This record gives sequence, C-alpha cells and structure tokens, in this order.
Amino acid sequence: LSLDTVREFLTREEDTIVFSLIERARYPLNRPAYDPIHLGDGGRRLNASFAELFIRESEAVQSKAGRYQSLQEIPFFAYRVPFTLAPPYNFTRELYPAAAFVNVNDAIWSMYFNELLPLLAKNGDDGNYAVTVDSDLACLQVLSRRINYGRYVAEVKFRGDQQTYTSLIQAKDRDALMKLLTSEAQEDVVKRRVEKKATVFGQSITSDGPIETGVNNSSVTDFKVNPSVVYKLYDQWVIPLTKQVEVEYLLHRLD
Ligand SMILES: C=C(O[C@@H]1C=C(C(=O)O)C=C[C@H]1O)C(=O)O
Repeated sequence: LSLDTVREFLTREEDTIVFSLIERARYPLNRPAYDPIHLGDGGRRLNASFAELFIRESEAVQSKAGRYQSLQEIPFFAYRVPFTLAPPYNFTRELYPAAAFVNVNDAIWSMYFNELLPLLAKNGDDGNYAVTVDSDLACLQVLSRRINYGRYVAEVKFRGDQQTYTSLIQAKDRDALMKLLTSEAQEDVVKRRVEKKATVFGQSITSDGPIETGVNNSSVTDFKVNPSVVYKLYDQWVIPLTKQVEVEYLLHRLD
C-alpha cells in the first residue's frame, strides 16, 4: 500500500463510476420505484420503496456470496447472514481494525437519490423499474467503494507521517487533520480527468470521424452523461465525502 497504488485504485474506479452513470442515464427517472406509497398497502405495510427492497434483497444475496468478506465492500443495509457460500480466502488486512468500520454510506445514499439522480435522469416513467434500480445499485456500490476507500488513503497518509498525524489525532483536531490530508493539486487533477473521461466514454462512436477529447468543442447533448454533472459529482460530493472518511478513520486510528 502506497500513495501511488491507492491513487491508481481511485483512478480506475473513475472508469466504473462514469460507465455506471451512463447506464443509469439511459432510463427515465421512473419515480414510482422510489416512493413507498406505490408498494403494498399504500406504502404502510412494507414501509419501503421498491428501490430499497430491491437493493436490500440484492445485497443479501451478495452478502451470502461473500461480497462483504472484503473490507473494500460495505453494504448499505446490515445483514444477519450466518455463512458465506464462497470459497474461503484470507484477505490481507491493511486497515487498522478499530477504524475499519468507518463509512459514510448513509450520506452516499441520500446524496445519490436526492441530489445526483435528478441531475442524471430525465423526467418520465417507462415502467422498467427492476433494470433501473439495478443500475442505481451499480452506481451506489461503486460510489461507496470509491468514497469509503478513503480509509485506505488515510492509512497510507498516517503511515507516511505518523508523528504529525498522531499529535493531531490525540488533540482531536479535525480541521488540522483535514488540512494535512488535503492535496488541492491532486483534487484538481482528479476532477479534470473525470470530466474528460465523461466526454470520451459518453460519446456515440461512429466508424469514421474524430473522437472528441475536449469539453468545449462539443455540445453537452452529444454526451450520454453530462460531463459537467460528473465534474460536479466529484467536486461537491465524491471528494468531500472521501476526505470525511479519511478524517473519521484517522480519529479512530489510535483506538
Ligand atoms: C484521496 C486523496 O486525498 C484527498 C482526496 C482526494 C480525492 O478524493 O480524490 C484527492 C486529494 C486529497 O485532497 C489523495 O490524496 O489522493
């Protein structure tokens, strides 16, 4: 584990994030999938939306299949699944055990449904609720993995400067920790790269004609997902939440 390898991991996740957003943007908003009122007895019996039920059941299957044996994966719902069906594997435990539980899945959940989804999907309802919500799950899973990977980033940064981090952790100085782990230059690189990936991955490819790589010379409607929405996703949510995970992890790093 080094700063280079954790940054390579985050870079690769950008591809998955952009493609999962492209998939979700294919479908209209499909609002009935997100409101408990449309399920069961006016929503009173189940008290959950179709999206919640779908995600909970899907995660339960994946939990049984061992998905969450890896600390890189954190479910949105808690499961009491007694055993895994998967072949056993000894995952390397790079994280500090007392801090490994840190995650911001609740914040990711509400950001995704309340802020991002309305920017991603056009108004409309085509009834394809299962495929639509399946694509939500794919987005949520990769966003969760990327953002909660802040634990690994924080572990690397802690090991790289134990003395400074230790005194700030002992002083519980969140602001100073945030400042120390922040690299504005790196954030700028990430945001500009991910916006560019959205312009490249989100084009309709034809057998002739050039591939555009700039945001400025094509109109936004040409792209399968608006590159400025992807920029905004990283600027306002992905990076700030990743840093929040880093700070929370560090605050438990000496427990
Ligand atoms: C993840 C890192 O820590 C912080 C968060 C970043 C991000 O979420 O992309 C980028 C730079 C840092 O401010 C890092 O240094 O790579």
